[in-house]
Amino acid sequence: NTAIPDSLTAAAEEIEKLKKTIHYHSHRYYVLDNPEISDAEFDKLLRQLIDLETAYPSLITPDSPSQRVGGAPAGGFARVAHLTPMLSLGNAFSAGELQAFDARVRVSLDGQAVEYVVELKIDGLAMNLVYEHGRLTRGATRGDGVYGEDVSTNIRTIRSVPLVLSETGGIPPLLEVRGEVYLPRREFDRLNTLREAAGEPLMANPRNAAAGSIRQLDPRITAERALDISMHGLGTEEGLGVTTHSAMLEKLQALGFKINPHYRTFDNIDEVAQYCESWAEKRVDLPYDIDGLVIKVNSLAQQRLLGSTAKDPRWAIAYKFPAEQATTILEDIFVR
Ligand SMILES: NC(=O)c1cnc(OC2CCCC2)nc1N
Repeated sequence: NTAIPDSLTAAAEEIEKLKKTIHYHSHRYYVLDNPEISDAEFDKLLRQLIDLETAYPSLITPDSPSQRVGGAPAGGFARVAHLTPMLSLGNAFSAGELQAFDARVRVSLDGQAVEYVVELKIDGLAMNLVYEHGRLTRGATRGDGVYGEDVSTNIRTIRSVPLVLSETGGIPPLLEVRGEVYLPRREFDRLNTLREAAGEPLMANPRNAAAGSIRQLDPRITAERALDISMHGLGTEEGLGVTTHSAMLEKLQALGFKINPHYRTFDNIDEVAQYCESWAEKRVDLPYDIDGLVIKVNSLAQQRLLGSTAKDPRWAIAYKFPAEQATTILEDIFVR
């Protein structure tokens, strides 16, 4: 029973205030995992917003929190060109291969000092988001790296995707930013339990489940899946003003994005290798799957100097854990 103002301007004011408040609390809950208000209070705010927008539909905007729950099913996904193509990653399977990567980097940089940033390699699907003047205007899958599928309506249902960037970050006019969409394992198990009860085929693994959820034509189905996202890279940007990858992660966090907290910087490859190895066992305690770690030259200037081959950057490499081959194959056979 929301009080509906009788003038459009009064309603617009109310709606703007509610949107700002709801974006703030949504960020606290889904990105910082540190809510200030109860779920009931949050739902009440969202209900008020939806009541006002229902009374004044002309005031509904794509970045309204009410758009999180997904609209009518899409007919298909448009093909879109990424502003900057998305690269893939070469792999290293041992400390020795990391040393070889390090040697190549240092030769190409003529012996300059090099710092690496190491991130967990979340096992999900790559996603490309575009923000114009701080508003989310597009979400696209990686596709072939040059063209992807426009899955914007589904992306808006992911609560940890900010629809509007926060002022504290100093908003760049244009920001293309990449991350990994993933399904936390507890949610994956919950969904498979429901499927089992309904006699439907089970999903093979969280990565496939995340990809399937993002490619749903009906965003209301995507909205029912507790997908999450963690940001890890840049495409085209104007005015972000950072010179290292680690500073970029901090800036994205200030803008309201979710960043995986387990990234570290090292100035030598031996400590990088130790850190990677330490996660081979530790990863079982994570609430999501990782299939390795990603090592990146921290300096953006050095990244530019090193450049890329046709598809892989020379400034980054994935350190992959040996796949649990047996279980992976058996798991696929049994759940197919
Ligand atoms: N799955 C991940 O968590 C992840 C994937 N990729 C990258 O960076 C690549 C992207 C293109 C060059 C470096 N970082 C990550 N954290």
